[in-house]
Amino acid sequence: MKVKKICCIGAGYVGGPTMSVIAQKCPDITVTIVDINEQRIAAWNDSDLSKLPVYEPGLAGVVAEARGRNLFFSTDVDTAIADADMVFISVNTPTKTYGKGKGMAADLKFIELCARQIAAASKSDKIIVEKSTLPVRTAEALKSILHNTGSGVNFHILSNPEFLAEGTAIEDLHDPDRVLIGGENAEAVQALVDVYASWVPRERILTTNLWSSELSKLTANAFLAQRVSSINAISELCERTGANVDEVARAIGTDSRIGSKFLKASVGFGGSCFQKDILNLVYIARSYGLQEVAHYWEQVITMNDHQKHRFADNIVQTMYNTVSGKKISFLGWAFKKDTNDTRESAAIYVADALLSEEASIVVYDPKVTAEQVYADLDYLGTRTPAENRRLVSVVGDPYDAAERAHAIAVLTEWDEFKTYDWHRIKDHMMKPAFVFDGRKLLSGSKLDELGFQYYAIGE
Ligand SMILES: NC(=O)c1ccc[n+]([C@@H]2O[C@H](COP(=O)([O-])OP(=O)(O)OC[C@H]3O[C@@H](n4cnc5c(N)ncnc54)[C@H](O)[C@@H]3O)[C@@H](O)[C@H]2O)c1
Ligand SMILES: O=c1ccn([C@@H]2O[C@H](COP(=O)(O)OP(=O)(O)O[C@H]3O[C@H](CO)[C@@H](O)[C@H](O)[C@H]3O)[C@@H](O)[C@H]2O)c(=O)[nH]1
Repeated sequence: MKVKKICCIGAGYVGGPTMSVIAQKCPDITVTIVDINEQRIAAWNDSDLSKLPVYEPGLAGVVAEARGRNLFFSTDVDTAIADADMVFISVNTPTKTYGKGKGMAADLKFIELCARQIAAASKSDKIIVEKSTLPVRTAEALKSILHNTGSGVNFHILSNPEFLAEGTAIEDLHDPDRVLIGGENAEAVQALVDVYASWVPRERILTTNLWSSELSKLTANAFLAQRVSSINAISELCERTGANVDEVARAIGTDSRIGSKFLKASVGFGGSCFQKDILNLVYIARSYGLQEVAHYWEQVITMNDHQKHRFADNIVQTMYNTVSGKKISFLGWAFKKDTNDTRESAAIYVADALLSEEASIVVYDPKVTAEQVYADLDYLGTRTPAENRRLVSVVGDPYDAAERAHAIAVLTEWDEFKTYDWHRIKDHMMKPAFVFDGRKLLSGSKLDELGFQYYAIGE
């Protein structure tokens, strides 16, 4: 079976870039990305490519190449489903905020809504692809909803988790380490293999059973996050012993059994995936009565929370045990560089802790809007929106952020921070001028020379 029309439900950080690349690489397939969020779809259709709702290096070029040719963005979900022979589900699967599993389990209500809508809108047989990250055995629930419509339409369900990382999404999609496809029906699996084989070497397209594929996604994120928490645990020990965490990371990373990636100590991992997916893994393990397994993975989150708090505590302690009324300038708000995404960013939690100590905060991030910064703080509910706006300001120029600041905290590893005129920054700061580098991004020796009091994670 050859796929001619693809529909993707969900035009977010995954649906948008992933389907744009499929459209770019498979000009003979018509790809329609649909979403219920009208504003988002309008932004994807904006003729000004700088207004795309997702910032990713290289994405605008891919969209420019395919949009209007074989790539379309629409809010007409039913029509796109009815026309397609393959439907990707790429909607959000956040941590549940209510009921059983609150704070742990994945909230599958958006997935179920999609399944019901697919069931209602379909007039012909379809392959349904789970692109969202889902708990193992979700395909079973999907099957049950789709197979009980009584419409006589046949559905084959595949699991095809996405491994792209934000900030490098286009690179990751163009040249993935692997593409994973889980499924029971050989013809359906082959149809999706053929789509990816248009640009991905065949040996990098792995096929497994449905459950292995679903579970591999949670497992991959758990392993990656575990490495960050492991090196962050060592960073605290480095600070007490005179060891340097970058040197330790290099020393262990050259062991080919360990490998060098994902060993960068930081203020803590953020992003929409790691915490959510580990919590979900813990919840699943617990629901099978596997307490030790659950406890083991839960420590990854415990360590990450500790790292964020300890960074904020260290700022307070170093600044003579009080930041009340002091201006602390945040360089970076996004959860990593090269993205405008702030979901679960460590910056939010560090800011919250410092605001509780009555600090005032000025934020500069090259890609994050003031609106987003306030939305992130308001969402925590620690203080009123009015208070957040009184205590936090967001500026469009890093030098303005540094003006009369008592301290600078580096929260995101944006490359441009390294290129600033740090001499000029120091001149305009209060003295002593503190820098707390949560990313080990800046040159400590250079900043020391300039007269800063420089503190970095893991030194
Ligand atoms: N963000 C990442 O880097 C990443 C990477 C790999 C996997 N994932 C997984 O992919 C999934 C999507 O993540 P995301 O970051 O793209 O989320 P997102 O919130 O950016 O996008 C999801 C979109 O789905 C839309 N939506 C929800 N219900 C809908 C419905 N019934 N009909 C139409 N549209 C609907 C929302 O309006 C939203 O625009 C999640 O399961 C996530 O865990 C994310
Ligand atoms: O050595 C490291 C590597 C990462 N991080 C932090 O960890 C977080 C996550 O980074 P990264 O994994 O690069 O970005 P994500 O976009 O969250 O991507 C992860 O989550 C996605 C969603 O599931 C998966 O698809 C990707 O494979 C997986 O890397 C960020 O805050 C990083 O700053 C560190 O602190 N140190």
